[in-house]
Amino acid sequence: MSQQLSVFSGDASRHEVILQDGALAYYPQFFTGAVADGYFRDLQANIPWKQESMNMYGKEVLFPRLMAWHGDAGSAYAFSGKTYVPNPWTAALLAIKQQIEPVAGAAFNSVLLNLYRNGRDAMGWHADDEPELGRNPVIASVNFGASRRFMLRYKQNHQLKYELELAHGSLLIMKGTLQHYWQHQVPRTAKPLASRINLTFRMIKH
Ligand SMILES: O=C(O)CCC(=O)C(=O)O
Ligand SMILES: [Fe+2]
Repeated sequence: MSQQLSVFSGDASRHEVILQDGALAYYPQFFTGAVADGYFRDLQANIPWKQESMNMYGKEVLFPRLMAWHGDAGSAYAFSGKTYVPNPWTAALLAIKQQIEPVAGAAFNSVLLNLYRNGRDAMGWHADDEPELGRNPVIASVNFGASRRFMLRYKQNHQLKYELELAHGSLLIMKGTLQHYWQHQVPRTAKPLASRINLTFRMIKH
């Protein structure tokens, strides 16, 4: 641990983390509790959640979570060997996008949604480094529901790590060269956890 610098702004509303070869900005309470509760309920009810599968060594393997993909028509996304055509924006997704874009300093044309039904649902180590995201993408991650551990490790030295707990109503901005040099995961846990919804807003380039 050690080779990173964390800088809190005076009011602790923004936590900047400067990592070796990458950067994060964390806003623990970007949305107030009541607003976040409303978005959680809205997304849980109105998103067409599906358990997708991926082909692994010739076998179809279910992802351990539910997923959905929304965005501008034309922002199709190739991911784990499949192409996902986006569902249209919902009112809630557009409202969230409009609030985070000025803070992220970036525009987004799509969002990947993940619903972790309980502690057994998870996402393994990966980087969001698909070519259509371009070089040094800004990715804005919004969190509703149960807090989960978000772990990062340096690709070339797994001893170099960073971890934070993504809370209800929080916003995490991943930027700079982070996706090139670091991987991240949301590990499964035996703890009995309630469900959690994560949204990662992205700009798909063509
Ligand atoms: O659920 C999270 O916090 C991480 C989601 C993620 O890494 C992704 O969608 O690529
Ligand atoms: Fe990711």
